Amino acid sequence: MTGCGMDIETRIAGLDWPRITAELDGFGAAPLGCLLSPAECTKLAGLYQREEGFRSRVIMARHGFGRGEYKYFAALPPLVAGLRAALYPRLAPVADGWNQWLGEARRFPPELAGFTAECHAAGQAKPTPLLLRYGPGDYNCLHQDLYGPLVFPLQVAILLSEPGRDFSGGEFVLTEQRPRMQSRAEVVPLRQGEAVAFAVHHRPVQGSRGTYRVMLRHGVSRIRDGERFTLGVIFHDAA
Ligand SMILES: O=C(O)CCC(=O)C(=O)O
Ligand SMILES: [Fe+2]
Repeated sequence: MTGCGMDIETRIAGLDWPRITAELDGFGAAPLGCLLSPAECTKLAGLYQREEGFRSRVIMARHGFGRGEYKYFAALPPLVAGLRAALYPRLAPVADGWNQWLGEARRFPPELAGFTAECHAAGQAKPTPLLLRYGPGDYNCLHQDLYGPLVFPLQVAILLSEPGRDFSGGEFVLTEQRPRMQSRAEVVPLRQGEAVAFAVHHRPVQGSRGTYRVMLRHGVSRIRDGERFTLGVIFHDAA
């Protein structure tokens, strides 16, 4: 059990990082467990209806992204900033490990502040964490959250609504496109407050003739009923 009552650092320190790391290395995605209490989820989802606090709003159907909408935070609420800062140092070693397997020299700063400074210096200065809202019939097409040349290769999504009670359908889906092979799909079941970490764009796979890249995309299947909110935590900022 991970407690949802403790401060964010303690909650994240209490997650099963050896298991999470092994699942990320093996599959490119891993459920993290519970990160937010029901009250915190309700409070975050409740921000969605407010006019202030966001830098932009995207109606997904207008861009062919699916159906539903999302808003990017302007300044991050302390809870979101705390999650982003506490998750990053746990995921940076995984990202470094992937680069090592791929023979890439790039290593990530150990703390988020260092990586954010790199993003800003490269002209990527807009915060990317977002709230998503889906109603009946809505869905999120398979996509990759890239916002410029600087990419942190892992991201986290937290489900803010309770399946079965608040909505039905609306599963978190990942697909993996392997070179010259058919694609593989994976569904990550989540309850309210639970998080999933996953690859933003690709991950290394060890083959018999060396390491190769598989492309990952994520999305959400059609919401059948009710309303579903998500908090998305992306670590690179946007151009
Ligand atoms: O609503 C979801 O579960 C997926 C959200 C998403 O695409 C993201 O967090 O990047
Ligand atoms: Fe996304």
